[in-house]
Amino acid sequence: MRYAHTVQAVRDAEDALMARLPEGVLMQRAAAGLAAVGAEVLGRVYGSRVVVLAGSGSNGGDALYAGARLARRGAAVTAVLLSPERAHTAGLAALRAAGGRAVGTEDAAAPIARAHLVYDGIVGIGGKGGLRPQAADLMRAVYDARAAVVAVDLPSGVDADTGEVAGDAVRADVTVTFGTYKPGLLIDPAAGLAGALRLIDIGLGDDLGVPAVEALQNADVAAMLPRPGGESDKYRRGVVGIVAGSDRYPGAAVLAVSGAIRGGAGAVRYVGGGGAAVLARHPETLVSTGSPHAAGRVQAWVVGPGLGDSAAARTAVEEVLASDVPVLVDADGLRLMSRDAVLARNAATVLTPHAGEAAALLGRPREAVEASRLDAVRALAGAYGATVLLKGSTTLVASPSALEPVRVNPTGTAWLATAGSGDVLSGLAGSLLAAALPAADAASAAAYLHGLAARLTPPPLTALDVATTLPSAWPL
Ligand SMILES: NC(=O)C1=CN([C@@H]2O[C@H](COP(=O)(O)OP(=O)(O)OC[C@H]3O[C@@H](n4cnc5c(N)ncnc54)[C@H](OP(=O)(O)O)[C@@H]3O)[C@@H](O)[C@H]2O)[C@@H](O)CC1
Ligand SMILES: [K+]
Repeated sequence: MRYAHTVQAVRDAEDALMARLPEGVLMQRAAAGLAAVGAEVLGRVYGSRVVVLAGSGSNGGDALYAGARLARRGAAVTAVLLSPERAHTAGLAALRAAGGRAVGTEDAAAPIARAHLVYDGIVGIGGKGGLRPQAADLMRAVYDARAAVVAVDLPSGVDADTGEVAGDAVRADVTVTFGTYKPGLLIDPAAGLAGALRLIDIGLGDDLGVPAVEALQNADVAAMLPRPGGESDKYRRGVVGIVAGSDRYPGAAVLAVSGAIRGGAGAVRYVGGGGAAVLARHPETLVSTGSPHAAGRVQAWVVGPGLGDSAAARTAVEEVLASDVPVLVDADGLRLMSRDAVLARNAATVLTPHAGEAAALLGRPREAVEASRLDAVRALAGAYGATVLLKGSTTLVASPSALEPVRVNPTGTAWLATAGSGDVLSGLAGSLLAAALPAADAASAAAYLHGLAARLTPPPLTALDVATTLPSAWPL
């Protein structure tokens, strides 16, 4: 698992650790990591030209010390001080002692134009709001110069705790972050500005509390997924029921079933008007029409993709929500469900909106959801007492309890923004629910496998390609 902690958690851990260590040790650990990554990006340090953009806080201090380390190895290092009278005194002295020089912003154009590498040490976890105009101007000059940008701890101007970006922010090629990831490095829009992430261990480990955000890695997913044993039969492996598609949208039925069949459940029941299309593609499906209740035993339901908004569709959503097994509600189901029905449930509920659907449920504009994804997913999970998977550029999964870390999916790809891919995801997640995974595990493992399958599929991909590739994404 990769963990991200809030600024407050980092500050608390730092205080606890600093009380046990001599002054300046943490900053030297940070600077050493920063210099090592800078050297890697440069390839050859000796003879290279490096610019350090240094704000007045410790973020600038880290960058100045890293610049000093590269200057000692033969780089020509120029620090651009955003507030010369408030620059980090010891860092600046170290840079000068190593042969580097410092200028004010009025003299920044020439060194920036010739730089191979620029450290963004403008602001780190102490930042508020977007870049100030002076810093934003400097960054425009950096992009024109095409130097590689290494952000110190965070791309300056992004919100460390939320991933929100209010105004201008640095666009980095690499971000070197210290002690732990910050939520903003993993969640869009900020994550999209961070480039490649490098975590430098500065020893905060044991002092960091519960993470705010976490991202599954391959071994986590492998440990969660169901594996049939000698005693398995289809009911022990889990039967998932899919209420999706209609005479008008049989494709959604096929896609949801395709995802479900590759999710490890022992069997898939399909209920609805798309049965003929489903059987043509997946003859192993148990197909029926009429009431979900009459379809036979299931261990989890998926309801909603391509359901339309007929009275029968509404009744089907109500029936499924009234059941005592886990239920995943997607697409049309999200419009047809009542909040009270979700709140009244005893078994787990998983809602899988994209930003537009989340916006409708929350009564916010879509852009507000996209700009504040972490807040939106937490608010929905709280309001519905449900596990919520918010799809998008960084898919998030929040549990109903605000104490649980929000999971961010690391495997997404923009190619997944294609018709029907959400139907495959719902089927897959439903299948994992039927196999008795806890709701947050089912949702986040499904997002992980779905994203990985999309990455393994040659583009341009279709939703059905993703379903077909799922077995290759399944960890061994
Ligand atoms: N925690 C740890 O374990 C360790 C932390 N370490 C490092 O310390 C960093 C935190 O340092 P920090 O607390 O000094 O704050 P920091 O990010 O430099 O910002 C404060 C300055 O920014 C300014 N400023 C604010 N907003 C701005 C904006 N929008 N645009 C422009 N400027 C803005 C603000 O100016 P003011 O408002 O005062 O005018 C103030 O001067 C952390 O990210 C990491 O790099 C490492 O050394 C290793 C151990
Ligand atoms: K920074």
